[in-house]
Amino acid sequence: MAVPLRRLHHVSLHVSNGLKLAHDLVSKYKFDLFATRLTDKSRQVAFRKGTSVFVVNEGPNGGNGEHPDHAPRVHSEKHKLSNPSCLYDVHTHHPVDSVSNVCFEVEDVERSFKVLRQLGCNFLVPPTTVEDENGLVTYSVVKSIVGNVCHTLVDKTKYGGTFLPGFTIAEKNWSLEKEDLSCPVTHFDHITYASPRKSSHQVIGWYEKLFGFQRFFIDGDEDVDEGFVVNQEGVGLRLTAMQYWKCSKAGIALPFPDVKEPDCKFVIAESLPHEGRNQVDTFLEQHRGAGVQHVALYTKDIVSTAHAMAEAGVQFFSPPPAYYTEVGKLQEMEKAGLDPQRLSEHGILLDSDLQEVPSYLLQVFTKPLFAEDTFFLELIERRGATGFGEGNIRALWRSVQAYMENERRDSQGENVQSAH
Ligand SMILES: O=C(O)C(=O)Cc1ccc(O)cc1
Ligand SMILES: [Fe+2]
Repeated sequence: MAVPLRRLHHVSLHVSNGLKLAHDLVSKYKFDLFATRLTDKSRQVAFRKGTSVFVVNEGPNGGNGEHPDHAPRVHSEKHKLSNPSCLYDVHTHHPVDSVSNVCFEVEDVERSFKVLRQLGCNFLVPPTTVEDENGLVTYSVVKSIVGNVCHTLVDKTKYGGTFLPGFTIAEKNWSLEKEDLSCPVTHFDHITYASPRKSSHQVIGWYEKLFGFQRFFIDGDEDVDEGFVVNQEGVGLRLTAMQYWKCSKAGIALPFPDVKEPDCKFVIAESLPHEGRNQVDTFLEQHRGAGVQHVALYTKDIVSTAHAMAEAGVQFFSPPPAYYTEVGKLQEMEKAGLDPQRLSEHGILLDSDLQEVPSYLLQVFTKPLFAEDTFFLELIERRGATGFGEGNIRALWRSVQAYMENERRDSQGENVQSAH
């Protein structure tokens, strides 16, 4: 039996310059800094927007900070020594900035540990209990089969605090906080892994076996073995997707036992053998291996969110301007009640499924957040659409190819403007 996940708790990043990322998350991406854990040698800072939470861990080696006196009590039953410099996580000593941990809430960490170990799972931290005045949590950390990705499993059922023991909550009355209407991001919609060729089945198998994920088809015509293949017009991409359902008690889904609510979806992206560079191969090269390529933030209003973020300095990928004037596209936009001008301003892509009840998928992708061409964010608004849009994927891929080609020309002095 697999271990059921209650829900996604947070996503953590390990970066060498935490201040820069903190600044960007707050001022550009409109996240709120709400909890911090500072020791003399390490810094862990949590940011949130709706229910989506990022934890930024700073330091190339994460620091090996001594445990200061005011720190929470950490007990590990299996190992006397714990590593409090990076609580609820591990340092994988990855050579570049990376999104390396997707933390899930589970019902019972001890039991999960036993089950997962029997299934052959590799644990980096055994069940460990941390407590403060608001109660206790137990967590452990498993190594995923994907690159440097780890999963912290945390049981918060005996904890009444705002985040996690050891973190200090920022002084702000959160209950009085008004919803930011210009940027209504509510949750993580999906997480996309960049993975080497022919690895997707193994990845899906691993998540099915250990956590009860289920494959779902991105497209009606998708082949079980091949996945969803986009292989035309210079695009060479293979996608497979999987999901799990939010659970309350072990195995029982919320809000009613017979109504399952899927949580954050996972997409695995492979490149197809193809001439020239592409987004997935570039990621694998610059990230030095597989990992989290992007995280999609669900928004109730993508136009307004992209606008607010762009005003604050976020750069988005834009498809070629012709995308917005193609006859079919224009009609689609009008049918959906969208203003092509507003969409084109920020490079927002639209995919429509014009069934009896039409559904629409709107997406836009940011430029990479770190120094390398690796991790980026996506904004996604779903109007009835549950999957991913082939048209959007093609348009995105082409705009990224154009960007990479332009960067290459810049670096080689081939662009006219860079000759001066
Ligand atoms: O469409 C989406 O949001 C995806 O997540 C699919 C995807 C995956 C990898 C890419 O490089 C581009 C698109
Ligand atoms: Fe995506």
